[in-house]
Amino acid sequence: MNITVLGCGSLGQLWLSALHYQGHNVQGWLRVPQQVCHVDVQTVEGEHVRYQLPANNAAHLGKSHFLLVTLKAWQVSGAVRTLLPQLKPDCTIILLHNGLGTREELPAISQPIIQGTTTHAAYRDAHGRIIHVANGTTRIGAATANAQSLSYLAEVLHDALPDVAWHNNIAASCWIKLAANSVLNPLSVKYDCVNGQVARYQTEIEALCREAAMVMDREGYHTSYESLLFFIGQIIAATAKNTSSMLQDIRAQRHTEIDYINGFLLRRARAHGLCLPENQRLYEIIKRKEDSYERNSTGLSGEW
Ligand SMILES: NC(=O)C1=CN([C@@H]2O[C@H](COP(=O)(O)OP(=O)(O)OC[C@H]3O[C@@H](n4cnc5c(N)ncnc54)[C@H](OP(=O)(O)O)[C@@H]3O)[C@@H](O)[C@H]2O)C=CC1
Ligand SMILES: CC(C)(CO)C(=O)C(=O)O
Repeated sequence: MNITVLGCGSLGQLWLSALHYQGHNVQGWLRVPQQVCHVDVQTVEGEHVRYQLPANNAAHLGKSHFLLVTLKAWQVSGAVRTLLPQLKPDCTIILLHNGLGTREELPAISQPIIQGTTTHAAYRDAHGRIIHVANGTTRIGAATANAQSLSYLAEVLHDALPDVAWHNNIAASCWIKLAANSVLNPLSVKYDCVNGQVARYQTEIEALCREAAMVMDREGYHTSYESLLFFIGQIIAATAKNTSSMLQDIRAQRHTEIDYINGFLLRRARAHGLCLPENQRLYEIIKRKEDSYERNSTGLSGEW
């Protein structure tokens, strides 16, 4: 298949390398246009994979069957909007990021949209190499009605970078992941700790789970507070040694995804006339930290 991967960072390079290895005609799309995209990945098994793949080729983009978007949530709508006029009317857009709210920022379009989450873990090391730390599961599903017939894409992706599962109700899965991120990520920043140590702050975890369950219920994704608490306990245990992506962003003085995690939860709560005091407090803590370094810099990479 002809594929363009928009955003060639940690996740983007995992997918570029896996899809290229699988024999697809794949290119990367970089913020600063270059004809070549360097892929440099250390696999989970410790193997070192390097490719030079084409990049930012408009003809390739125009014939792409799908656009895999592996950007940070706040980079998505600006970058996708710019490329929309060059996409085939039926080019599927696959959004793979933490948080929610990006789809609502896109205009009404003919292209089918698929949304997903992943539990793969990867980061860029000091030499610029992408270290694939742990395999995981990517869950995708239709975000627009015209994407409901595209479940075969889960197989295409699974053959390249397993596991990939198609979900008929992907919105519910994305909400559960959002709830987990809304608890774990900001608490790890507040206490400047790895995920496992967040378990010490049980009272705050419980209050945040109650707030998330309340909003989910109003949104029509019913989950009990107890099951959310149990699920988040499992994630804390499974990722105990990880530094959350939000804490990594704060330490590196990068813009965080807070507006698409707790910020999104707060916006949906407001629409239902609900107050989320714990989320509000954490949101403000993270925004203050972000502001402290963004005020002193030219700002952000990308299009924010
Ligand atoms: N890494 C992981 O293990 C996991 C990540 N996720 C989620 O996946 C998403 C992607 O994460 P990750 O891969 O780590 O993020 P990265 O920051 O590593 O990758 C994003 C890439 O997109 C580039 N970029 C920014 N703006 C544009 C643009 N306008 N056009 C083209 N490229 C652009 C960035 O370049 P530059 O830096 O030059 O701006 C960067 O290389 C996030 O939502 C994250 O939370 C989810 C689970 C696991
Ligand atoms: C699940 C968790 C918290 C793993 O670190 C994550 O998704 C993140 O760091 O953004």
